[in-house]
Amino acid sequence: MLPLATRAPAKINLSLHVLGRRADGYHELDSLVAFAGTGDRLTLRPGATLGLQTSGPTAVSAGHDADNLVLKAARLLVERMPGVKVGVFHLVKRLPVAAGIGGGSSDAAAALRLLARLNDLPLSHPAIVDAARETGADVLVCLQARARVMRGTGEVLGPVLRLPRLFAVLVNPGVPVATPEIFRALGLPPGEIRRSPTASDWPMTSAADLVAALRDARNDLEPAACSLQPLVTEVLRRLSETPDCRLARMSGSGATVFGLFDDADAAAAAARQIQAVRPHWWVKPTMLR
Ligand SMILES: C[C@@](CO)(OP(=O)(O)O)[C@H](O)COP(=O)(O)OP(=O)(O)OC[C@H]1O[C@@H](n2ccc(N)nc2=O)[C@H](O)[C@@H]1O
Ligand SMILES: Nc1ncnc2c1ncn2[C@@H]1O[C@H](COP(=O)(O)OP(=O)(O)O)[C@@H](O)[C@H]1O
Repeated sequence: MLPLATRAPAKINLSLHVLGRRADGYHELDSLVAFAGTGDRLTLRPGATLGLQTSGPTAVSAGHDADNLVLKAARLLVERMPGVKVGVFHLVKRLPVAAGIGGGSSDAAAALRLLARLNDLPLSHPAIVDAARETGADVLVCLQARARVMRGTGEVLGPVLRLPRLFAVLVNPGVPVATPEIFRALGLPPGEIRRSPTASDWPMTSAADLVAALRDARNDLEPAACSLQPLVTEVLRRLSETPDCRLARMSGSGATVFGLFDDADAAAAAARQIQAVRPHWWVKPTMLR
């Protein structure tokens, strides 16, 4: 049987508002999430046992295969559905790791998509949804990998949104950022929700309208990331100084920053400009959807 294949796109938090901290210590979020044209690739060769092989430029930074989120998600599904058909996954890892673009979450979601396909299960099947939730906060939104508003700690998803075409450049300076440290640095007391959710009617009429609305939004994790990892400040500055950059903002808990541009040429030129001065950074012109 031929292997099944899917892409695991980078997740981008176009906005990320922290509303407060729940009594269990987790932070309550309100985020407009989109997905990039760039990402990892996952295949599944059906077989009697569950396994994983990895390759690609960032496979080693992702850690031991046994701890990979692909296997964690698959095992959580098998626990819920003991007879489920499995096989050996092959992950081609290209996205930077611990980078605020949910690479591991997207890989885990991709694994669940392939297992759902192999077993003729809808993505809305309770066992798939539960396995996604338990694997990590961002896995549920990565299951369909379509733009939407995400709330709570990722368990509340708005309807799929049709984004206008957004031309972006993603830049990661090659330093991992630990998500728990960034949340801790906010210093919010548990059990206190201070802000209300943002209106969920983002303008989707044109890229210009959406970018204008995004400029009034924030990533509340950006100041903490900039002080813990000063390279984030440099990436934000370098991107915002490129010609025609309409918005530069960090994604997730960092350190990846995205820049938004009017067209593919402006994005490609900005990417070339940054790569020329910082050849070791990960710089990707891409589309968001
Ligand atoms: C911040 C976001 C925004 O999309 O993206 P990334 O930076 O990871 O890409 C996510 O909410 C991250 O989700 P994910 O990376 O799955 O987080 P998890 O592994 O579940 O959580 C790691 C740790 O971060 C803290 N955490 C995470 C999410 C949240 N809403 N509040 C938290 O306080 C907790 O200390 C938790 O133990
Ligand atoms: N498939 C995977 N890809 C990336 N990281 C993984 C994967 N599986 C497990 N991990 C672990 O998950 C952690 C978070 O990685 P990642 O999803 O890349 O972070 P972020 O959401 O900040 O981009 C890393 O410390 C890494 O060791």
